[in-house]
Amino acid sequence: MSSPSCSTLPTLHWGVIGTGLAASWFATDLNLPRANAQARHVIQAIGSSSIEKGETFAKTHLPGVDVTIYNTYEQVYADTKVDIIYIATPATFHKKNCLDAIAAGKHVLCEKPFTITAQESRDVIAAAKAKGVFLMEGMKIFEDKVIGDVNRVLCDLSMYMGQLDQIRSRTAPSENPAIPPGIMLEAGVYPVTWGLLALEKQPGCGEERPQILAASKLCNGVDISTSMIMHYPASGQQAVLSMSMETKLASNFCRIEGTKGHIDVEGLVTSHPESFTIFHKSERPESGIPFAFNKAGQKFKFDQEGWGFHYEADAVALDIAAGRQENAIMPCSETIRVMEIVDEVRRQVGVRFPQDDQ
Ligand SMILES: NC(=O)C1=CN([C@@H]2O[C@H](COP(=O)(O)OP(=O)(O)OC[C@H]3O[C@@H](n4cnc5c(N)ncnc54)[C@H](OP(=O)(O)O)[C@@H]3O)[C@@H](O)[C@H]2O)C=CC1
Ligand SMILES: O=C1OC[C@@H](O)[C@H](O)[C@H]1O
Repeated sequence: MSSPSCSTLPTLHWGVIGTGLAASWFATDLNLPRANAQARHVIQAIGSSSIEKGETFAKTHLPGVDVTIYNTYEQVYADTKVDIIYIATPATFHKKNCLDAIAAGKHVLCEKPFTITAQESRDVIAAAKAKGVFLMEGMKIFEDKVIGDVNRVLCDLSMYMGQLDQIRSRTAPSENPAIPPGIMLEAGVYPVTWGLLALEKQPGCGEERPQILAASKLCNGVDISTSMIMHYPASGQQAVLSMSMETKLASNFCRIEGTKGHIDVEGLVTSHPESFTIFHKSERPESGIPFAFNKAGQKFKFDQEGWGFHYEADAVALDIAAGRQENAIMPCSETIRVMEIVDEVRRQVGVRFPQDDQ
């Protein structure tokens, strides 16, 4: 199928809020020349804490692009040329940023973790519904099932996080709300999503809710290392998930095990799978050995450019062009379901935030 010509593609004008790491990857990806783009993306405006920071961001990540720089986020929400806001601020601010953008009538794509609690997510989703705008959590991921019935998933997202020293030295989360509110929120949403995608036939569609078992290493009120199990009592399926700020994930960060073999998923981080290797179980045990080995694995590489934000942005553009308020693959109900699991893990390990009392 030939790709649609540029003039027939839906066009979205983006306002980007925050100029950190996620925003830099997003801007770079949306500016990539792509033969198979499904939409045209214009980064119309950048909202930053200072004009100088915004200009440096634009010069570095959007060279040659004519973009308006504002030194308040409110001016981006008020810009009539902007259709949609991409929120790339620390998670503590997502609820306010989303509500402000929605109140201004803008569509919203908000980075993971969507908010701090499931209740905050519900509040934001209700506001978007009432206003009639599109809303989606930025969650880039993939899935594949060619190994029979999936019965177990192992997934880790561990990163040496620069903020660990700040967490160690602060006395309360309110002291610096921009520091990630624990590894479960900052990273855990990915392993949880991998577990749900791999174990459930159609994630979130009336299937059994998994039991959650979790334990964490805490530091000054937040979890810096968390291990958890999502267990489905009826089928016995399990996701064994881990995340830590004190080590780095292995390159094969996810293993999906089925009745006929397993899949290793490899990549730099859980949000950026680069390849997967399928291992099929041998038909019969090796002679003299009472258990079966796997046959040699077959590796498949993803033919992808950039960080993958452009695929996410294309999906948003197609939804908005079709008049939809949600995305079918990453619906708001899935955001709430994952946030409820995160809430439950935090409850079990004893991490509480002021947002839990609001
Ligand atoms: N999908 C993905 O692959 C990734 C997602 N993320 C997610 O994106 C979000 C942002 O993370 P990341 O880009 O790493 O964060 P950074 O710290 O690199 O950047 C956050 C930006 O938010 C703005 N900001 C607003 N208020 C504050 C504040 N009080 N303190 C500090 N910065 C503030 C700043 O921009 P300014 O001063 O210009 O306003 C800052 O540059 C998080 O939710 C994170 O989980 C992060 C990395 C990758
Ligand atoms: O979302 C994420 O994925 C990639 C990581 O490098 C990043 O810090 C994390 O927040």
